[in-house]
Amino acid sequence: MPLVTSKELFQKAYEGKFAIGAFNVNNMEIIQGIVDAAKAEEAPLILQVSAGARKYANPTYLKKLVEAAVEDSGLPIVLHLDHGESFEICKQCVDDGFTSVMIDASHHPFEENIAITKKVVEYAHSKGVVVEAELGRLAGIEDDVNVSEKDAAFTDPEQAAEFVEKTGVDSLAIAIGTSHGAYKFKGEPNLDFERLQKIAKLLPGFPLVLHGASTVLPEFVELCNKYGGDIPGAQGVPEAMLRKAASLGVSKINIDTDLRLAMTAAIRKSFSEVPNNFDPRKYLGDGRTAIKEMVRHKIVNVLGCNKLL
Ligand SMILES: O=C(CO)COP(=O)(O)O
Ligand SMILES: O=C[C@H](O)COP(=O)(O)O
Ligand SMILES: [Zn+2]
Ligand SMILES: [Zn+2]
Repeated sequence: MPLVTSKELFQKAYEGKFAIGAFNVNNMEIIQGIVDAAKAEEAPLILQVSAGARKYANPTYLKKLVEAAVEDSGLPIVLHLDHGESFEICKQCVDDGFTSVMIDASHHPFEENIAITKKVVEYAHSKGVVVEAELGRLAGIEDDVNVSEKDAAFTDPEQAAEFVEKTGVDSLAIAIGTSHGAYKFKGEPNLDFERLQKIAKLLPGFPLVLHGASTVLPEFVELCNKYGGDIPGAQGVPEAMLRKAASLGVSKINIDTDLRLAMTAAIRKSFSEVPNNFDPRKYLGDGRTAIKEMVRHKIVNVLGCNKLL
């Protein structure tokens, strides 16, 4: 099966009140771990590539690795550009065979975000590629943030509806309190579900996207720290909140940090337990297995997109 777009996957996810996992990929072991998990759980996949990943691995290598995953696994896989920051990088990826691109012009004023997104949508759609955009600011939100600051940063529901109508975009990343990385909340985790419900009500049937959706599972932070790491006070989005978001119209859930933590914990453990090993296949293999187990866990217990094939 060739690469697919997310159109039908999102429709199924929306109707079934579950979400499709979008996992960030940077090298062969990460791709293999994710794909092995999806195969075991019969789940469709979104493999997403950031600008940083393209810089690290080289765009050609990453593309070929994903092609190998598609050929070897036979799974429906979407190849998605994560946080494309300009029309040019989105165009490059469309021309390069990606089936989905994200234009993240959320740091521009509203009207400019609309204009840039619309330009990407027109080009991508003419080539059969779908587009995700972003509205609102995802930066870490402190607990003591006041209401007007929160209103300025979080996605405005009316604007979201206007944005989708004016751009023709296929999915929209919203800001409701999540943020990237391992330090998402200072105190109790808290997402603005009321806002999510308002957005979903104004955009019935339309797939929303949650970035910064890693849970930062304490056992993996503890494992990292036990084997020489130093990651104090890390905290993510509780799994119950992610399931709730999926039931309210979030059809794509982005996960990177949890993969990083799982792989790092496994490699640290391997170094510590087998100090005389210097064969990278041993510790990278352990890292790959850890990614596989993490993704299986996400698919079955958080996303609910297993047994779909
Ligand atoms: O949103 C993400 C990638 O776009 C990843 O979020 P996390 O840092 O929570 O894994
Ligand atoms: O959105 C952020 C993703 O986790 C990708 O991170 P990166 O830019 O370090 O590759
Ligand atoms: Zn953004
Ligand atoms: Zn993101």
